[in-house]
Amino acid sequence: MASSLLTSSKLSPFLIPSPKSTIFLPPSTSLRFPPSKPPSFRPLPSKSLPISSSLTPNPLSLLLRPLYVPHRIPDPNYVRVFDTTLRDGEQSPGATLTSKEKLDIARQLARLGVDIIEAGFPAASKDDFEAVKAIAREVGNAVDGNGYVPVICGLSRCNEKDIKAAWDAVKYAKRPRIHTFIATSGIHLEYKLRKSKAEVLDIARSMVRFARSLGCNDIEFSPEDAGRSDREFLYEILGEVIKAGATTLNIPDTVGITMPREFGQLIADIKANTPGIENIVISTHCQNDLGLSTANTIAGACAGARQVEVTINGIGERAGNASLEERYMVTQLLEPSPLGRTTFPFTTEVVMAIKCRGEHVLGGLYTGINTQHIVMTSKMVEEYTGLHVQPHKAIVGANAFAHESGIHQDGMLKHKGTYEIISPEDIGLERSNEAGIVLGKLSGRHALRDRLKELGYELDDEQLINIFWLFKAVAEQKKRVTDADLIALVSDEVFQPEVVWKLDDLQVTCGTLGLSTATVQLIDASGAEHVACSVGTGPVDSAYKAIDLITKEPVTLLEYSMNAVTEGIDAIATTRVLIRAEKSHVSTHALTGEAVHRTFSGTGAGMDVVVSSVKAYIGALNKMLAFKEQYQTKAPAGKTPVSA
Ligand SMILES: CC(=O)SCCNC(=O)CCNC(=O)[C@H](O)C(C)(C)COP(=O)(O)OP(=O)(O)OC[C@H]1O[C@@H](n2cnc3c(N)ncnc32)[C@H](O)[C@@H]1OP(=O)(O)O
Ligand SMILES: CC(C)C(=O)C(=O)O
Ligand SMILES: [Mg+2]
Repeated sequence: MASSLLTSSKLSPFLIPSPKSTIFLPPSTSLRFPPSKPPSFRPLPSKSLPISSSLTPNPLSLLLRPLYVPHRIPDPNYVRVFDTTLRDGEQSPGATLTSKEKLDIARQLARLGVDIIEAGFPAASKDDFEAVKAIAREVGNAVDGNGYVPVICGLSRCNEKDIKAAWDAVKYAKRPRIHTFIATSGIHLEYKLRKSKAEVLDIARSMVRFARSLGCNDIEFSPEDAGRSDREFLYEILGEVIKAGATTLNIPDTVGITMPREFGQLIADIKANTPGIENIVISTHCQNDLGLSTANTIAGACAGARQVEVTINGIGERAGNASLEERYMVTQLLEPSPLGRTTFPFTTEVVMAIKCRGEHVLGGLYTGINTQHIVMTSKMVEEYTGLHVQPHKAIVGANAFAHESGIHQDGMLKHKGTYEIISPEDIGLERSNEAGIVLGKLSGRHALRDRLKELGYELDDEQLINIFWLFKAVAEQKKRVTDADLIALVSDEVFQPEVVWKLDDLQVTCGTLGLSTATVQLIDASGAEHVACSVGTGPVDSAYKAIDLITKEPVTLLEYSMNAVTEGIDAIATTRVLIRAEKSHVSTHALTGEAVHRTFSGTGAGMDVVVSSVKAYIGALNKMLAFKEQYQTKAPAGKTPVSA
């Protein structure tokens, strides 16, 4: 199906008619293919949506989403997104959420347009029961302008108490769902449940019936650890729960052990061998123990699953197995939180994979997610759980749309499709600069010129080359060169007066063991070298005194200030000095009659504070000397220019 604008008369009969005459058919991507297929951009909706009790109408919900019928999806290409951030996600060690936080996240998930929100495990605690109930009452009833409202789901073991609690919490929603599960693998039956297959089969069947008997017509059943379960037993138990009234069958790879092809085959086999399967929706639930959860989920969808269970930021059960411990610890050292590894498929990865490749390689699959809310949702979950997303994480990581090497930056400046397959606007990301360029030691001249232009500096080629090497020198010592760094470098290099004296070399010794001593070598306008040495009260004072010995221009230092323009140990320091010649040029103020002395300022920038200070001093001296020369050659006899 083409990603194009069609009139509503051409719509699939499964789609609810749009109030407007045009509609984006799925997938409405801003895919970046070569220029023959230019990216399409749509305006971003308003940013920073307030967290309020009323839901913002989701403009895409009506356009993309087929009518909700629990056991059947009218459009065979539509994939339901079941978000379990608030249930499996909350099982991440350390990710406990308060009821208010859960409610906030649920509201945001509704803005994102997920089809089902698994809000919690109501039997687990009174708090979780109340949180699920509150979500069901509010989010589960906030039907948006297009008729969209998420299904609110609660998880329960296969026992009456859990199922009753789940129902009592979710029943307030317009579309309530009970999700019940029981393990089916040999290892779980033998060691955990200590039950036979026949017993488990009987429990599953009777508990699904029980859930139906409560008045719930939307029942999801999961054979826990399906990835390691005996196939024949799976077909049998799934067939039985369908007969008992299950409307969605979720196939969990609970320990994340399957390979994508294997998981796809599992779904295909279930589809081919389970009696009555054509009357229900098949779902995937893939843990990430081998880092394959997203791949497995997509493989499952390709094999016929039409619901995908995912979480925001990939949070979920467990801390991982032994072989991953090492990586876990390293990540902990580098990052503020242990989410270096994810445990679940990222909602965003699965959704964006379907959005980007659904039409071309996934047989036309699409979802109803309004991807422009992705960034906001990710940030909210990060904030509330305290589990930080690693910078290099796909889609939502801080570096996902950043480009640091010169060749990439050059490509991005020429055409964004050269290095980006997704437009950041599509996920609601506003970049500080158009092409996502991060200046660093691998950047080239194109990127530097472009950034300087954005900052308002139009440099000629020679200036650019000078700045470029200075920039490289800074970048070699800093992780990132910021705008403030650049501005400091430009002012230092470009806005200097005509050079009379130039710093060639500087050596200082200072500390508590003796007097501060500086040796300075300056070059004069003719290129001759001059060296002097002096002691002083500190490294800057001794360097300034050494300079005075060379220039023989006695001055008074009126002001000296230093700022770290950027943060951290590798910050650039800018120094500003204000000097006055001892035999200063004086004039009389026209109004006050006071003597006005001409002063001269200079600035210097650099990561070495003494070098930065010396550059500032020499800059001020050069201004003073230039002024002196101008005055001596141009001032009419008997007149002194007014000082400033
Ligand atoms: C793969 C998953 O993500 S499964 C979901 C995991 N989520 C949770 O566990 C939610 C938080 N859990 C809890 O708060 C608690 O475990 C509770 C309240 C659910 C249960 O607490 P307790 O009653 O004290 O039981 P406990 O957790 O110690 O043990 C689990 C019991 O349930 C049984 N059980 C486990 N799964 C199931 C199931 N799907 N259906 C029925 N019984 C089950 C176990 O065999 C064990 O029974 P036993 O006491 O007869 O040996
Ligand atoms: C409860 C089930 C679906 C689960 O989370 C799992 O098996 O991983
Ligand atoms: Mg799970």
